[in-house]
Amino acid sequence: IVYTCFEDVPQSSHFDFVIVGGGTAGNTLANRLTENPHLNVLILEAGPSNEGVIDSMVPFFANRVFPFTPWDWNYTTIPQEMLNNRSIIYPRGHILGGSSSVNFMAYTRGSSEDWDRYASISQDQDWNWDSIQEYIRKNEKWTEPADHHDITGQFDPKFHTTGGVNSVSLPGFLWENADERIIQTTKDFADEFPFNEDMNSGSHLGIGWVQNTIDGSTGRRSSSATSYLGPHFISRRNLNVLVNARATRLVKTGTSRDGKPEMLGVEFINVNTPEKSFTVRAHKELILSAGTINTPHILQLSGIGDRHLLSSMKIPVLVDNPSVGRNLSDHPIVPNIWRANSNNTFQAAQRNATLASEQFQEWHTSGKGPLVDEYANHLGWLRVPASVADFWGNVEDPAAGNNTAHYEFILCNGAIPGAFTLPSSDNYFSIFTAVVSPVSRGSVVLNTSNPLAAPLIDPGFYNEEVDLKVMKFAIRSAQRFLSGPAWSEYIISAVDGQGDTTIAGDDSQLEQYVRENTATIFHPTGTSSMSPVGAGWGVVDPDLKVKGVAGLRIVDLSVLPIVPAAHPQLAAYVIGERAGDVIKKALGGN
Ligand SMILES: Cc1cc2nc3c(=O)[nH]c(=O)nc-3n(C[C@H](O)[C@H](O)[C@H](O)COP(=O)(O)OP(=O)(O)OC[C@H]3O[C@@H](n4cnc5c(N)ncnc54)[C@H](O)[C@@H]3O)c2cc1C
Repeated sequence: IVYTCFEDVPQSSHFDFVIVGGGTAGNTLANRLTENPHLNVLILEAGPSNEGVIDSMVPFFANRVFPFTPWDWNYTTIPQEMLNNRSIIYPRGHILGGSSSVNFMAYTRGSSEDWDRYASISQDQDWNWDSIQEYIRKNEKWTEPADHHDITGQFDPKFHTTGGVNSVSLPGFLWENADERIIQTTKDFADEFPFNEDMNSGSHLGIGWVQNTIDGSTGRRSSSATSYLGPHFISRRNLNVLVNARATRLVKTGTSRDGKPEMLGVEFINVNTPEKSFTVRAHKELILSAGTINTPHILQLSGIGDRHLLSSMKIPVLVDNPSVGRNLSDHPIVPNIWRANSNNTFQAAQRNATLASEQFQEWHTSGKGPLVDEYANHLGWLRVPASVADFWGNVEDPAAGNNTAHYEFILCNGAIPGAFTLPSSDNYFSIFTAVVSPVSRGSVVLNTSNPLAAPLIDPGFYNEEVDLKVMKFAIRSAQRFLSGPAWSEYIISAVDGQGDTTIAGDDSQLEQYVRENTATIFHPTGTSSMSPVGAGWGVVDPDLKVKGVAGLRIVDLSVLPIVPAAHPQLAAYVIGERAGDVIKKALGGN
């Protein structure tokens, strides 16, 4: 049942679990817990319902659902020194389904080495690549692409399953003009840009077809709201969702036998009537699933964090833990755009209202056409080769291993409509480059003790100079990719940046281009990092229980100690699935 105000929730309800945040991981966990009809769960979600939000449903409209909409938390960062002091947008889903309702839908599992590194950091082998396979299988529901094209050679079926909950498919609309050139270049430059038939096998290096969290049978986004809270599940009487409910503080409800503060209560408001606050209590556990930005923010508001910070805000300290909100890692991204010799790019419909309306009608009536996909049909996962002398200087190679990427290509048949101001006549091709094993770290800290004020968000991009170096290497690499014979009649020239900045220029012009154009690819993690039991750092134990308190777990991407070299939504689903398993085992059930 989805409620829109607390007064409608039967006040006699006894909730075993209260989950703060109906996002990617939170909804996954709620689904798994409520498989047991004796467990009653309440999700508190600050955003509205996802029902009827067209911009969230249509994959090609992903760029409209944020920023600065009712479905985004509408955050910006503090000025980034290394980005010429620019503040950049920092979107997060503010809608049922959380960021899975607003993201770009790329479905990537990353490199097995990233997961093995999590197991080694947390000293818990249940987080390694082999162990998480069962959660990947529970999550993934493979579907045929919307256009039913022959997908032989575009993925390897042995790594996929149709038995899970969350739909995944290959692109359902092909752009031959670009797709064929990309694949041809993996043959022409097989050493530097090898083809990878399935980047979700655990060995992700190379260039291949992207898989997306899109249901090929409908051409619609699959989010944690449409899947784990889909009609089949939301009808469970023990699965309760309250939207418009924003948690402002966790409430201490007692002291555990071993003397820790027991945190089973949560204070929240209805976002439409914020003057009045409510409190609800979990009888078994309270779960924080508010995401990498809001989870540490709520902890700090509740007195769990760095005591110097909390005292400066006059917040009573319950647990002094300086790790809360620190260690943020995220992927910086740069758009690199070229003029293309083609009329068959995203720009065609962007400039022709009739064509755009026909495409929407096609999506609406048949679930087919160009709107069934996000913007890339291919991704590449690449490394700075060992042959590049002295690249890392005195910094240790930050990738999780030799089979893990340093940087990524996101290859798009045009400039993403609406994202860039460009001349009205040209057509484009773009390769976004991202640093996917970054060394830099940032933070999320309270700005004021007002729970409704945004925290200070600092992704710390390029604080470690080597990340900037990787980005420049990645852009030069994209230029080499497009120097292949397949592009000779196609790519006209690079689009310059502002002022004297350009990707086609010398090193200092390129560096300025990078500083002026770096954005986030929206992948922050690590602000409530897991660490071994008893470690002197970290926020949660490997079973996701918050250190120093009782009754509270964190189940979202903030627990990953390092951002994976991947688009991380699958990691959030895995965390939700694994938490369900761990909690059920702790309860002694199945
Ligand atoms: C624009 C964008 C594009 C992205 N593209 C991709 C992509 O293509 N592929 C990919 O793999 N990943 C992508 N990501 C990243 C990925 O979607 C997220 O990392 C992942 O979904 C995070 O899951 P989570 O469960 O940690 O948090 P979320 O899914 O963000 O869930 C947190 C939930 O908690 C709610 N909440 C927060 N504070 C409160 C509060 N005080 N009270 C109540 N509720 C609260 C939020 O509204 C939200 O619903 C993208 C993210 C964004 C924002």
